[in-house]
Amino acid sequence: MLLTSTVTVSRLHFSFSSHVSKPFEVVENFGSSESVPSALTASNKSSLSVLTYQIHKALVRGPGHLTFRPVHVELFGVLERHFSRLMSDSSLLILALAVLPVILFLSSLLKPANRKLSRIPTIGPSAPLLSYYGVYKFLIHGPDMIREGYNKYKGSAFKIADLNGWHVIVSGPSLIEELRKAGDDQLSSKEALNELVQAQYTFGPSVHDNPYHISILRSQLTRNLAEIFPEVHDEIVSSFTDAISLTGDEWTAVPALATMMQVICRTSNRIFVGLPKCRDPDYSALNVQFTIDVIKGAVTINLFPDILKPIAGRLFTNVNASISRGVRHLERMILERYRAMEEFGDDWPDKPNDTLQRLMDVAQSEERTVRALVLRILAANFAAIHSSSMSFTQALYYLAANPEFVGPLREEVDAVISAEGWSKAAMDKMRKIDSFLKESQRMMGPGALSMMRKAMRDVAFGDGTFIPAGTIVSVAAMVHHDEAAYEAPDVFDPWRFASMRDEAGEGTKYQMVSTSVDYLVFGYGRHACPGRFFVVNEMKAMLAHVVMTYDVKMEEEGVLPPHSHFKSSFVPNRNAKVLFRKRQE
Ligand code: HEM
Repeated sequence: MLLTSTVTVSRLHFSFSSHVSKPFEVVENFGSSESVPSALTASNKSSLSVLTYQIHKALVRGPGHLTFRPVHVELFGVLERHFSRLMSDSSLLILALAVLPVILFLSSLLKPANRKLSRIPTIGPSAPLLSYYGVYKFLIHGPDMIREGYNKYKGSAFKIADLNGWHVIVSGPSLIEELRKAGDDQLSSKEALNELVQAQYTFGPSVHDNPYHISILRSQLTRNLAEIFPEVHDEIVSSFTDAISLTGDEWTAVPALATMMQVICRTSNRIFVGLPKCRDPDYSALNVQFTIDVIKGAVTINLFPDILKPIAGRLFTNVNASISRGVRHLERMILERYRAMEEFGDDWPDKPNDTLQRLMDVAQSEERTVRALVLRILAANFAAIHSSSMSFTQALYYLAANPEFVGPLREEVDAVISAEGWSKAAMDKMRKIDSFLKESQRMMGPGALSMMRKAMRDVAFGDGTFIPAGTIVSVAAMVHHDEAAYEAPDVFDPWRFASMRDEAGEGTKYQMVSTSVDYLVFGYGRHACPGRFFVVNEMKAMLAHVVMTYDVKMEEEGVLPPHSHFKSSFVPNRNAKVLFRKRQE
């Protein structure tokens, strides 16, 4: 019998056609009810069963070793949604789903690296065929599996079957330190990210081979924060005002994630390309969409074996179309700036102080073309927008579900702003605001893994853990929920880090931008997120603005909207609305 099922689970939406006779009965054999995320409602649980069965059909029974790779972890939500669309939209993908898994499965059996990993314990089934069930489990129960591995093998390594091979996960200070110290020729962050986003096909070889925009972002968004703060603040205020229209003292329901995405996109682009372009709705839409397109392209390309990836890259990416759309927005500005550079040299009155200008100042040869510069701006947006929007939305949910936290935050912001005005220095003094955001990321940060690396050659850790070349290695971020590191780790305590700062008697160790073996939201070590100084400053200004300007509460008062997860990543609720009204007290 041909069944066509359309399944909605929380924010997942999958649609497949399958030749199955009893889809709903079979699935119940696959997982215990405890493994269904507790955040899902009873009605969603039955949908989840359908979904798991369908994914099982598509990915496991295939039998498949589909390659759709992790992760700039915070992007899984985008990935999750678009994977589903791809699956339903494209007949070529259906063909790929039918044929490629077999090829990939056979080729994976021959991979010597997989045999060399046999000494590392496995979470989930490890026998050759059953490991495909492990992949399916990881898709649906990723954080649970990582928690299980962390609890059993804390301080050492375990592995999990991932879509294109074994993923080794380490934990504990000494392995994390070893991973942090390893050179890029041993464990490469760039190659792990390139594999995740298939950068040579989605962004093109220039970004893959020469990510010079990362050092520009690192320096601009670290050293200039005080200088750019007035613009950041101005854009936050005006984008909140535009996005949330209030009538009198009435409550207004606002879709939180979409609205925060608008605010973050405008604010980030105020720094990337300046006014008035950052306020152009089509330009904003392009930047939000571009990330989705890259992930969509990467997902699709990863479905193909290496040998077919160049063809898939040509068929399934529309990055060129995005660049052309970006050119329509930025070409005139870039050409005018080149004219000014020619006329005045390195400096002139009113020389823009934005990322685009910094790129133009250092770009060499073919990187100087309009298209190449547009691509770098799109790449900056790719790194910045979705991760920041998801993080801030989660913090907003914690605030709106617990309005009793607003008072102490207001008190702090009031005191600091009266003394300092709105400035970077003022943000530095807001310990409660910092602590609130940091705690919300500790509880529900981008995901259960961090510091993803690809082994460029065989690597052995000090405890004997052997990682063959080509393997992906990450750190379990489960330490965020470990009582050895945090008292009452499953309680949201907004002032946790502020108190730790007060007790430690010094200012920096427990602030949000600081990374450590116990706080991995931004990674740790020399590849730790270079945008974190900017984004923390931006989110602090946003939270301070919210508490000073509005009252907030959840539509369903006091209830934190359930998040979803996919593989190892956490995604804040995409549909929940937060109620805003003009501040009453
Ligand atoms: C709350 C928001 C953000 C979170 C949670 C986040 C998290 C991360 C994480 C976990 C990494 C990998 C670190 C590692 O492998 O050790 C990373 C890398 C990176 N992030 Fe972010 N990020 C955020 C915002 C931003 C922003 C706003 C920008 C730029 C404007 C940015 C630019 C980058 C870049 C360029 C890298 C790659 C660094 C490298 O490979 O050396 N991120 N981020």
